Amino acid sequence: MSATRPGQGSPAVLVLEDGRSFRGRAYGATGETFGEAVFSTGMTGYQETLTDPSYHRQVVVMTAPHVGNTGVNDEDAESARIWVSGYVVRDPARVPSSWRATRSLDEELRRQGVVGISGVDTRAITRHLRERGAMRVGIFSGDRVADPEAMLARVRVQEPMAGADLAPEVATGEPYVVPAVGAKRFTVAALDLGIKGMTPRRMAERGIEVHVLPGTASVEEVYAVQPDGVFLSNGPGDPAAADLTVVRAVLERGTPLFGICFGNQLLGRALGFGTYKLKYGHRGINQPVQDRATGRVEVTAHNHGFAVDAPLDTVADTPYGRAEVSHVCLNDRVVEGLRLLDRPAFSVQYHPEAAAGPHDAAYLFDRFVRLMAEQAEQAEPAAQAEQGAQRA
Ligand SMILES: NC(=O)CC[C@H](N)C(=O)O
Repeated sequence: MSATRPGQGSPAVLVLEDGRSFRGRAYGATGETFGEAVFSTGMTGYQETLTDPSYHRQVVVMTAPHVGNTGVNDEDAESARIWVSGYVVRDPARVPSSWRATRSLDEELRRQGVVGISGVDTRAITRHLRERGAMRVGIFSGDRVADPEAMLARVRVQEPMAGADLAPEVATGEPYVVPAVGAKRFTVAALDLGIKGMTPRRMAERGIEVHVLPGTASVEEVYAVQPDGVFLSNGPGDPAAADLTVVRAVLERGTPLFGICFGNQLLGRALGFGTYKLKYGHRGINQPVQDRATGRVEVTAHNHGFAVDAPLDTVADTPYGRAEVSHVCLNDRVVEGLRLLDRPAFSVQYHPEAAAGPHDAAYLFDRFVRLMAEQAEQAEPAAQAEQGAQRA
């Protein structure tokens, strides 16, 4: 049992970079932490949020008022650790209740040294961020609580999110393989820029053997696994800071390509579109996105602070042929997907793997499989013709 019950911790202060501050109680570890203040509207799935590497260097404010009800279990983590740099909740659960829980959220945050704050008006913080935009923040508790000016000064010297190259800080150092479930149909090289655990699983259950490679892998390392397709994962930081060599090489060769979130931004940049920072981003599991080809609306999981700047209503000419915006967010018309018309490549800004979130967009993994199948069909007659020519 914990020494202090959640909500009973020592005094804590949350200080935003524009000087607004909120007083509450220490939650999770006691100390100080910094990051970009963002809010998530997911009512469930906090364990997946906490362990999503895309949240590296972000302090996440939960708009759901009551957090921790189902504790923490050994199955729902999306990576081996918590990545958020700080956690802000209004009313932490005092007694977690789920047959799957093995510990409380408060204990888990402390075990992993994640500084949080509770007992603050998370609606007021969210409204402030919506009006003023995402900004740097600090949480101070225990002996780190100081006079307001000193705390604010500490917040204002932190690195901003714009320009941050963070994928190398979260990605795997060593390649690993997630085997296909059942008969293997395809091999995919997945660049880990901060990949969530569910993503290779969604591919594996479709007969894909997934070779997860460090995000810094070279073109040679990617092609050494003889991939039928290349996957670009989600990940933290500013896409403008990321290297595009592999993405360009894959487009050049015409290997089927699928990207998610950070991967969508990298595809966009490789096509020559810009990326920009949204005022406060999309984070939650209830965002309406329209597939413009079918008109169908999906309710989807999001976690992005940047977006691609591509024309919504015209087909664009890019160095890799024609490209169009395939999906759009119905809340704010932000670009949520890209598709190339002359090459087998597409991407989405949101999370078809869900975890947490609805499964409306799972069809995108099937689309990737179809692209690889079509490519293999096209390659086959060509290979047979070549063999025939060699025999003659
Ligand atoms: N989940 C992601 O891949 C996030 C991508 C990028 N870091 C952003 O904030 O927009």
